[in-house]
Amino acid sequence: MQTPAEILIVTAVDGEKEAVLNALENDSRFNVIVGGVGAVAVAVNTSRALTADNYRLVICAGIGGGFPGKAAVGSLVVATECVAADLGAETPTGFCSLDDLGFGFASIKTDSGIVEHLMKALQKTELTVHSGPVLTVSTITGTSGTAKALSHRTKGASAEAMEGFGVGFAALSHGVPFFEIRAISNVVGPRDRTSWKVKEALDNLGVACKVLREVLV
Ligand SMILES: O=C(O)c1cccc(C(=O)CC[C@H]2O[C@@H](n3cnc4c(=O)[nH]cnc43)[C@H](O)[C@@H]2O)c1
Repeated sequence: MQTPAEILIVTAVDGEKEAVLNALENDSRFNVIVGGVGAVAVAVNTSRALTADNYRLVICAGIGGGFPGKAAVGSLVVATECVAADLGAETPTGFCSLDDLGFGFASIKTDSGIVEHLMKALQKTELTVHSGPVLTVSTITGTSGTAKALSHRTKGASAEAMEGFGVGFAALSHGVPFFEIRAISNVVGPRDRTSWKVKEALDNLGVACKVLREVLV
């Protein structure tokens, strides 16, 4: 009988899942699922997977945008926290997060022990690696004004994607440690889809997943 997987990896789309699976080389400790694009889809699908089977760790993995001056295209970002950056209210004096409004929380800390351990191992690769807050947004940022507003809202914001907070919320509610890793495919700012380096980012995500296999023993 095959031993059940211990680590759940959630991607948004098939291309990301393929990159992760290729790097993992059928390592039976990992189960990789496509959770869908956006925090709601991944939260539902992560929660379903965690209800069906026991896992000791959940990882949100994919490509993402890097904030200018924080994470360049081709680098990796490991999240210290996942911030639901547009969950709240706009007011005449600025943005109010869910925490400010008293309706809950908009930030989930990742597992600091695992993140530190992984960062040390990733720093031994040829890739540039950063750790810092990764924002979860519902709308991909398309102007430098929004990029500035978001980085002002969250100190140290390093990357932006669309799923981390949803995966993290499901992991937290099931009491399972969690982190997010993003391979940077584009700059957060004025939209230019033709400039996205998706293949390079997926290759780098693969390098990171090979390291994951070695460190998560
Ligand atoms: O076009 C492709 O071949 C392709 C292959 C794999 C993935 C994609 C995606 O577009 C994935 C969507 C996914 O990407 C994240 N993402 C990437 N950059 C950003 C960004 O600047 N802001 C927000 N999200 C970003 C996001 O998590 C999406 O789910 C395409």
